[in-house]
Amino acid sequence: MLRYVTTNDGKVREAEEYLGDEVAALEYDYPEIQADSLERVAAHGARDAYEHVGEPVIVDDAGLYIDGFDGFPGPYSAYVEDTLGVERVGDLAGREDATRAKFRCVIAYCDGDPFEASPEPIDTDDRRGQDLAAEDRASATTDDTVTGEDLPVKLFVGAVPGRIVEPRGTGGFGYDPIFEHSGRTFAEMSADEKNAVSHRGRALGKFAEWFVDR
Ligand SMILES: O=c1[nH]c(=O)c2ncn([C@@H]3O[C@H](COP(=O)(O)OP(=O)(O)OP(=O)(O)O)[C@@H](O)[C@H]3O)c2[nH]1
Repeated sequence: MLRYVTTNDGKVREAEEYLGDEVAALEYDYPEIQADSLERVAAHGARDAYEHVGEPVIVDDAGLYIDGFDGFPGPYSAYVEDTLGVERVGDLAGREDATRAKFRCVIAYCDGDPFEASPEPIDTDDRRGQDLAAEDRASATTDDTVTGEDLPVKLFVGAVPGRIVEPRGTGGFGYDPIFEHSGRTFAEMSADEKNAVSHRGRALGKFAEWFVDR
């Protein structure tokens, strides 16, 4: 059984809408390394989770990138949500007229088996199932190697552009009330509607396509 490893119920609801019975949520708080890319955090988490669970896993690392703040909070989105809070991030962005933003999501899959190397070029905004092992090894720090750099990980990236607005809506989670896409905030959308356009929906879509064909 494929395990979606997370401590975030909001992510689980969206993944269940998308993947249905293919996946079972597993609450395990894998160690999140301090890194400036979601790819590195997700890959490290997937390796650790696979070693912990012993079954194929996906982990999902996501973040909000505000263009006018050079991508802040990015990989630190959860920390900033817990410290500053979503409304203050929204206030800051509004006050400084830094409202253009995007969400990014990286799904990392690990089942302990090696993958065929992908012939597709790496595009940092839209990597499709790249085998991270070589790249990761090249830039590995000591911390990156703790859970075994040899376990290959596949990455699936999704991104969605939007605008930071005053909070609206009660659905979703995290920054959803302040993230507007096509006239509605993510918190004003159902899980289905959000999945159809969201960073997570796009990443899950790429993963699902690869997973059924592999
Ligand atoms: O409004 C949002 N809509 C989204 O679709 C979304 N996806 C992620 N986030 C936020 O970005 C951080 C992720 O942190 P994150 O990937 O480390 O996850 P997490 O710590 O919540 O759970 P886990 O999966 O690591 O256990 C957290 O602040 C989330 O609230 C979102 N906010």
